[in-house]
Formats: sequence, C-alpha cells, structure tokens
Amino acid sequence: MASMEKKYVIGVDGGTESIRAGVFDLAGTPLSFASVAYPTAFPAPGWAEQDPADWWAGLGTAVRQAVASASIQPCQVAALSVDSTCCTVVALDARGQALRPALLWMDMRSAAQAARVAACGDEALGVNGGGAGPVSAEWMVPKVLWLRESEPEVFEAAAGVCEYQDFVNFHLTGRWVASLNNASIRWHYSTRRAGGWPEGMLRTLGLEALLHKWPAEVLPLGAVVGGLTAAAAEHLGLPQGVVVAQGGADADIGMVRSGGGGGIGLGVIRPGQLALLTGSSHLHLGVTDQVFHGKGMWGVYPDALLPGVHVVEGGQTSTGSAVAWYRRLVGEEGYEALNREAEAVAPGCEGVVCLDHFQGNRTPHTDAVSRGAITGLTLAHGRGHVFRALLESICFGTEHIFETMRANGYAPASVTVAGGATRSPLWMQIHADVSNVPFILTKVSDAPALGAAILAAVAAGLYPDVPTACSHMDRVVQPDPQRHAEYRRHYRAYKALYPALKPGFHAAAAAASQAPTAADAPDVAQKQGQQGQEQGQQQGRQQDGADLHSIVSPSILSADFSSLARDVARVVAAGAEWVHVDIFDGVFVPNLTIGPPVVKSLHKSVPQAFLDCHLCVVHPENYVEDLAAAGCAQFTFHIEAPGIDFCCHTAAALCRRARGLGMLAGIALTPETAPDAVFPLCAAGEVDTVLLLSVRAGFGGQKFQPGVLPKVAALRRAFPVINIIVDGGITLDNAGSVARAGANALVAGTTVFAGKEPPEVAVPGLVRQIAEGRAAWPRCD
Ligand SMILES: O=C(CO)[C@H](O)[C@H](O)COP(=O)(O)O
Repeated sequence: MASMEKKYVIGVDGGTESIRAGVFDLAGTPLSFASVAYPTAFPAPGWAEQDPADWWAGLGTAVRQAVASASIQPCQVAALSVDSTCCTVVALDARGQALRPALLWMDMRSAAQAARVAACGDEALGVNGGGAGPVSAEWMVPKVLWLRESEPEVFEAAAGVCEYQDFVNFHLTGRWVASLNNASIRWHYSTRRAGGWPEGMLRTLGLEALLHKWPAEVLPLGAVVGGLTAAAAEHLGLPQGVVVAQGGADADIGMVRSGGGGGIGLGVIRPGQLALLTGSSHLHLGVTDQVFHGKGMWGVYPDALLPGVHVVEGGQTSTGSAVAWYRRLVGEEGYEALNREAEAVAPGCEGVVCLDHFQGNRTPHTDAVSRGAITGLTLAHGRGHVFRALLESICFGTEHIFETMRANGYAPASVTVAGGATRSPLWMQIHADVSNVPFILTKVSDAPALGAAILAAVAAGLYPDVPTACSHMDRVVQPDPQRHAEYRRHYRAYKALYPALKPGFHAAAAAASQAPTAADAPDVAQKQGQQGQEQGQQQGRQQDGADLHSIVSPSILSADFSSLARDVARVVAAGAEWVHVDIFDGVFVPNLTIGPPVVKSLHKSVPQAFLDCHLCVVHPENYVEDLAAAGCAQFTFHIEAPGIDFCCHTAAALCRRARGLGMLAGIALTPETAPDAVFPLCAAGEVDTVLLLSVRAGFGGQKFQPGVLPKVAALRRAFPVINIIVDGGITLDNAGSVARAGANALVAGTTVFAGKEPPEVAVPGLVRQIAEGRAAWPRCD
C-alpha cells in the first residue's frame, strides 16, 4: 500500500490495439498498468478506422483500473498526460463528437492526395528531403484532402479536425489545443516559420478552411493543457482539476526519460542516440542537434522533441502486426511454438525471403501501395521458415532505414529498443546481427506510457524540467560478426524484392482503384470544359471494343503563331481529327512553348478543334484543372516526368483526374522508355491514348527514329483497342509503315504546316496511309 502523502502521475498511451494507463511514482517506478482493447475496422484494402468513442470509453476504464490496482487514492494523482498513435485524424462537431470514424495512422487511402501535396511546391515541404519529399498518405494534410474530396459534407460540417491526442485532451480539459510534437512531424507546422502553420500550402491546395478547423493553439510537450473538467473527472474517477500535461506522438513520447533515478521512457534525447519503438509498427527516431534533410528519411524535424533537440525519422508500417497476422493465420494463440520452429531454421530461411510492406512502406520508399510478400517457397519449407523469414524481413527493413540514414550523414551510435518486439530474444538477436549494432533493451518496455508520465510530473511541478540524461538499461544484445556477414547476403536478396515487385503492386493498385467521384471535378472545369468534355466522349475514346479511328494530329509547333487560329481551322477543315498542342516547360524538355492561355484562345476561336495537348513538363499534375478549363480535350503527360516518376499509381490517379474533368487521358513515353512502363495502366483501363515519341522531345523537324516501331508493335499486340499515337518525324513516306506497326494516330508538324504539300493534301494523305497501314494489322477474329 502506497503512503497517503506521496504523489503519483499517470501516463496514458493511446495505442493502435488498446489504450494503456500506467501509474508511476516520481522516481519513475511503475505501480500498475491497465489496458482496454478497442477494435480497428479495415473497410477496404489499405484503409483502417477506429471509433473515437472507444478511445474515450477505454481511457476511463483504464485509468480507474490502474488507480485501483496501484492501491492509491485518486487524490494522490497529481497529473496525467496522454500520448497517442500518430497521425490518427478525426473530424469533430462543435461538441467534440466524431462526425465519422477516425482515419487511423496506418490508413493509406489518401495516397493520391499525398502525391498532390508532395507536388504543391510549397516551402513547408522543405522539412522532408529539402522539399523533395516524400509526403506520406499517413499524414494530416493528405488525409484531410481526401476527406474534403470524398466526403465534402463531413469536411464542411467539421468544426474541428485534429488527432487522437487532441480529441482526448479536449474532452479531458475543454481546451482546444494541438501538440507541437504532432504538428511538427505530421502537419507541416514549423517553429521556424512565422505563425507556424503551413498557410501557403493550404492555400495552394484549396484547403484554407482547415486553418479554422485545426486547434488555434499549439503547446509543447509537458506544458499544462488544463485541469480535468467535472465530467472528465467523473469519467476517470479522479478529482476535478487534476493537471493534464501536453503529450504527443506515442513513439516520440517514448523517447523522453527522466533523470535522477528515472527509468521513465527511453532517455533517447542525446545526439546520435536512436530509439526503436516496436509495436504493430517499428519506428526509428534518431536524435540530432543538426538540421539536415535527405532522401528516404523523414525530417529532420526541428525542435519536435524538446527545444534544440531535432528528430530524424524512419519507420515500418507493419511489423508486430504482420507477425501477429501470421500467428493468427496458422491458428496459434501465442508465439512459443512458432519461435521454437523459427529458431531451428538457419539464417536466410533456406531461401524464403519476405517483404514486410503489408500496410505499405513508410521509409525509405514511402509507397502506400507496396504490399507484403513471401517468396522463395518450396514444398520443403514449413511454418518455421516463413515465420523466421517474416522476422528477418522486418530486421532487413530496419537495416535499410539505418543504411538510408547513414547515407544522409546520420549514423545511429546506439539503438535503444522498447515495445512488444523486445519480448522475443530471437527477434532482437536477428536485429542486432543484421544491423551489426548492439540493441539496448530497457528495463521497462512500455516506454510511451512512461514518457507520458514524466511529462505529467513536469507539468504538475514535481520536476523542474525534462531531464537530459540517464540510462538504466538492463540488457544489451550484442551482434554476432559471423552471422552479420552471412545476413549481408540475405539482405541483398531482401533489397532486390521491392524494385522487382513494385510494378506488380502498382498495377494491382491501379486496377483496384475506383472510378472518379463527382468531387474530382471542380466547378470551374465543369463550366468551361463542357465542350472538350463532349468532344472527349465522342472523338477517339474507344469503348466496348469499337473500331479505332485513323487520326492525324497536326502539331502546331510548325504552324504560324501569328495566325494560329487560322492555321488550326485550316487543318481541321482538311480532316485533322485532333490538333496537337505541344506544351513544353523548358525544364522537362529544352524548349519553352505555350500554356493554358493559348489553349483557351484556340478553343474559343476554333471550338470544333479537338485539342490534343502533350505536356512535356515536370509536375503535369499542376496543370490538369487549368487545361480542362481552357478547353483541352486530351491531356497527355509523360510517365517519366518528375511528379509521376514512373509510378503507375500516381499516373492512374492523374488519368482519373483528367477523365473526371471530361478529357481523354494520354500517357507519353520518351524514346528511352520501354512500353512495359504503361502496360499496367493500359491493362487497368486507365488510359485512352499512349503517345510514343519517335524523336527527342523538344523540337519539330527532326528525323524519324525507327527504334519506335517495335515498341508500337508490342503495345498494339497487347492492347488492340487503345489509341497509339506516334510523334516526331512523320512524313507521307513513313506514315504507312508506322501505321502498319500498330499506330492508329500520328502527330505531324512539319509535314502538315511546312511541308511540300499544303495541309489540304497532306492531312488526307496521312489519314489514307494510316487506314491502309491498319488494314495490314493481323485480324484477331
Ligand atoms: O516537338 C516534338 C517532340 O517533342 C514533336 O516531334 C512535334 O510535335 C512534331 O513535329 P514534327 O512532325 O515536325 O517532327
């Protein structure tokens, strides 16, 4: 029985599976823990939702139980603090009730929105890769963007948008406040920016309204949020007014540790230290006093932990959850049998190699649609091989994160690990062996609850500040050099998996993705793009296997720009079904041409022209709405363009946006790119037209490169009813052979506008050649 004068603090850890409350004395010694589990719904692949009412109910029960089992009186509780999963987003009404289930941190539905956020070019992106990204679907802004686009009525109705953490603090104290920790690492908030909020980014994304929905106040870790309201005190079984301290993201809080005699949290707050927080996921949080950015890692987030203490982050989204998934799949209640079987298997699992991306990859790839895989199976393998291979894949994933951090100049000097994985000596040993660093295991594995407790103690004035040093580690797992050398080989096999499987994952995601919603089509385009929309539906889109057209698309690059409308009207009258508009930005190609204003004028002057716009630009996603509004009828962008980066999922999302605005969607390939790059998109029906460049992009009047012909043939063999258009160096002499290879559409600039024959001869001549070439295609009936 604890003495009546003593004061205690409560640390609450709102996790993925459950909410846990721990009662601690001021030396950081835990007296009791209680936890209440809650369900997660997975309504669609990659989605994950929770009911905030479950968090609140669980909090009350867990705190009451923890206090009761600690055998202390409620009046002895001086303060409490809550951390939570990060970034679990919830939309609230004015009373703080959730308007829909919360989007759990691991929810990846906003992958397309994340790509758009990454492409918005705002300075607030600088915190990741110096602006090069990534932006994860896990984060606040993509999730809110999804909400606004997919459930606009919920977004409109929301009086508040916040995280789990803020929801709980609001109900505990009545104060509407965000955590500096969460806001810095997941909301693009920065202490280094006047006002802190990413206002420019929100404006660019049309999300200004979010500024009024987010909490107006931001408090650092350990600051006093307020006292328990009467209702909250009743719910928790504690006195009214008990101090509530600001918490933050569970893993970050787990890094915090008290000094003097401590044992709270992990104590990872010195430069060079790295905390590995394990649970359903792995989170790797390195401490640095330098602000730097690099590819494949998140942050560095300045002041995210404590003033002057910056965090560099890596993470794996499904680790403990993947292991638990397999255990349930093979019908085991616990891990004993599986551990025994895995121990009997040699490192490398006799060729079984897994990929640990069951819920996407956080770092270094930040790929929401990557998936888990078990490869190398033979009939000789058993459960132990697969289980060990899963454990190894997670350790390899961690090593890949460390390798990326090292490449960016941050080498973890020590790894302090906490959480569920520490209960498996086998797993810890594999981790140490794979990464060749000692893994330090803490005395107390529930680091987040402990970290929250120390914040509560500071807020209650029981400590002057968060101490900076202490290490009460009780076990170090040393790497074995021989096994490490052996694992290097298996690590290479693991690293080869993602690049090999990525095209398949992206093709599957593109195939599974849904049709565009009404929300994808902003008003502006609906108003102004109507005509292009109708044209898009009538001209050239191949539906239900209908016959392809023989299309000539004269490139206005060779037209007389002083009389552009006249030239365009002339070629249309001559029989050009499309008119090719080359939009070059001087960056993706070494030439600068025209943009949406010229398209708009052309559309106005020659409304009957089907404007076949070919964007040789970086970040084509930035122009889709403007071009639709201008009257573009076909939106063709390069798969190689920065912003698309060969990612079929991103490309599919852009095609859907274009189609949602009434345009045909085209994907262009430079001469260097193999046609397979667009096969998944064509197979998924996302594309109307594939444009194959037969010259280097940038200028008209170049010589046709026949290397394009086998690409045309391969594409046509695979996709008999898609538009294939060849662009560059087309003449009346070579058009027939290009069409014979499989093209049903040809771009021709010089030949039509500046050739030997006038457009009235050249256009019908080219159409004829295409028709004749197509007549030679093998019939498939
Ligand atoms: O600019 C181009 C490539 O980037 C094109 O090749 C142009 O659209 C076609 O011109 P031409 O028929 O004279 O080769």
